[in-house]
Amino acid sequence: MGKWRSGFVFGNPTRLLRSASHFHRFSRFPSPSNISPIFFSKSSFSSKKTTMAERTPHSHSSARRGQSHRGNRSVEGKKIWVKVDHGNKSPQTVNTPQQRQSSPGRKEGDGESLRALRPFDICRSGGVDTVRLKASLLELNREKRKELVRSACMSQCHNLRSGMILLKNHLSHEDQMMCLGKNWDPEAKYVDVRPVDGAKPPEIPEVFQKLVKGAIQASHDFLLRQNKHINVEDELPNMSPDLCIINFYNENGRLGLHQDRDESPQSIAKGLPVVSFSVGNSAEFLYGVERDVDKAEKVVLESGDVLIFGGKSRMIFHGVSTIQANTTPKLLVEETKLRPGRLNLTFRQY
Ligand SMILES: O=C(O)CCC(=O)C(=O)O
Ligand SMILES: [Fe+2]
Repeated sequence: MGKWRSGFVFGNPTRLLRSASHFHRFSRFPSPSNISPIFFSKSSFSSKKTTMAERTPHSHSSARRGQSHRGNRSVEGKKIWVKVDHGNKSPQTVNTPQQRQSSPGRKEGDGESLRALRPFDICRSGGVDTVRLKASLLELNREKRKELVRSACMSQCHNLRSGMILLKNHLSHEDQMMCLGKNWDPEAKYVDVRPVDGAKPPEIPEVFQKLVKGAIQASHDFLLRQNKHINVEDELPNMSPDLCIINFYNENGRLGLHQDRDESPQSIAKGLPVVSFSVGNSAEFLYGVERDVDKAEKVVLESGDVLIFGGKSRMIFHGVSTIQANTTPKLLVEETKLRPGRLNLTFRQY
């Protein structure tokens, strides 16, 4: 089986979930189970229909369980593959696993594997399953009140370990409806153009730069409140994100323990943080100094939380053990039609 895996492309500042169906998202990522890496590209910024594609799992040396870095993370269950559809292709077909096995020499990402994709959209279209999704007025009002109270309060900060800060409830409801992208290819790592179609990823929009910098600043303020003598830059260096990787987890999604080490050696050596936004369902997030699930610490990441790991925690092993069912805020579902699942955005500086 080929080694093609996903790239990610940055998007624009319009609200992600509200406008998600106007973007093309794709990948060829033998990704961790039930996770869809998502791409946005300049060429995606039309109103063409978003397509993603779904595949059944396969065994591949780079998709074994327990590998140590992204792209080599544990795999189990169903994979979701996503591709850009520029609107000029005939409807896509799905190869059965048997068909795929019958052409062993093929690389993922070539014409054949691109055809072996079928549409998937992280947001439901208007009429789909609205009975299940529709929250009562009472529930929505309750969430709106909660949101008002929440935004009036300062977000809670937790110092998980040196260089690892969790900002609970940091992103507002509005912030969680943003749009993004950026290119990463685990084979070529970070590349200027996406190999599959030559699309050049747009820059990270200002609005996201600000959110990321704001989160780092909030962490620094928090650290200083805890200890006014601390050198916050040593503890958690500042960074200017030029990459963002986006994963969509369905409710069975998970991600094996791994380290993020595809960024430049300088970026890693400086401990420039990874800033991770959670939107949608809550997730149980594991982290630890060893790749050992039994020894890992756990923290629940809810919609709106921002987790930052840099400094001494830059090479922390981390992963997602479970996605908690039915935990997306009703208001978000109502306004975005986000499917059950979790959207995770990790901003990094190459
Ligand atoms: O989903 C998460 O919270 C973590 C994602 C992650 O580790 C990654 O994309 O490298
Ligand atoms: Fe990671």
